[in-house]
Amino acid sequence: MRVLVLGAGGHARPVIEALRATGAEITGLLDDAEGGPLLGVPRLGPVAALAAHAAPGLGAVVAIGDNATRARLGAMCRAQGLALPALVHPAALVSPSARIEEGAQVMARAVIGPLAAIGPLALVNTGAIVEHDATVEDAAHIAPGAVLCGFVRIGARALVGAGAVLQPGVAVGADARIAGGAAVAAPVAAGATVAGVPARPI
Ligand SMILES: CC(=O)SCCNC(=O)CCNC(=O)[C@H](O)C(C)(C)COP(=O)(O)OP(=O)(O)OC[C@H]1O[C@@H](n2cnc3c(N)ncnc32)[C@H](O)[C@@H]1OP(=O)(O)O
Repeated sequence: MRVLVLGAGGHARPVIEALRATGAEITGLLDDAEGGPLLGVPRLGPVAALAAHAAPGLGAVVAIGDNATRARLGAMCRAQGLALPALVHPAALVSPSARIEEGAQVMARAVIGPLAAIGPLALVNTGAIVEHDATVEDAAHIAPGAVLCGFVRIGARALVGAGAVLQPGVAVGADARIAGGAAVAAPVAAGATVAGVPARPI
């Protein structure tokens, strides 16, 4: 697989290493900030130069932690005809019955249980657990070490902070934010921010 990486910030580092672990060939990075190579990958220019670098057979990986930006750049890649391959670190454990959609990223030591669904451009970060039958919708982010128990549903672009724990079946609305370390036992409304144990709106 040959891919272009969009983004050269914090999340680009583990993405580059995960891509290398899968054996992918990285042709370069696009980022609006100027700078030199990152982890040996050359910087080819700003994101606006995407069209100039798109080529048949080339895929794109959007290595940006911010959910709305990852969704926007993913749409830009699709519009340029670039494939958005899912990235699954070889050290992740993914059930054969789980569904991983285009552009989704499952990082090292993450666990995806039976019949779970990881939506387009969603990010399941290092060591996070998405239990059986849980759903992570488009461009949501499950941060490192978070646990989604069975049948949990995370709305599009929502953020589940590092180490948060969501009880079985809890539903979280689109664009909601769950603070790191929160224990979520009740539904979270779209756009809400909750924190604490038990989690309450802040
Ligand atoms: C590889 C990686 O690093 S991936 C990174 C993944 N990112 C994360 O896990 C971070 C998740 N984000 C958070 O937890 C953030 O604190 C958020 C989204 C919940 C809130 O962020 P902001 O809107 O910027 O809120 P802010 O930091 O101003 O805090 C608002 C209030 O919530 C409190 N608060 C913030 N985080 C937490 C938390 N984890 N638990 C309890 N209270 C918290 C703050 O102390 C503050 O309280 P105050 O009003 O009494 O002073």
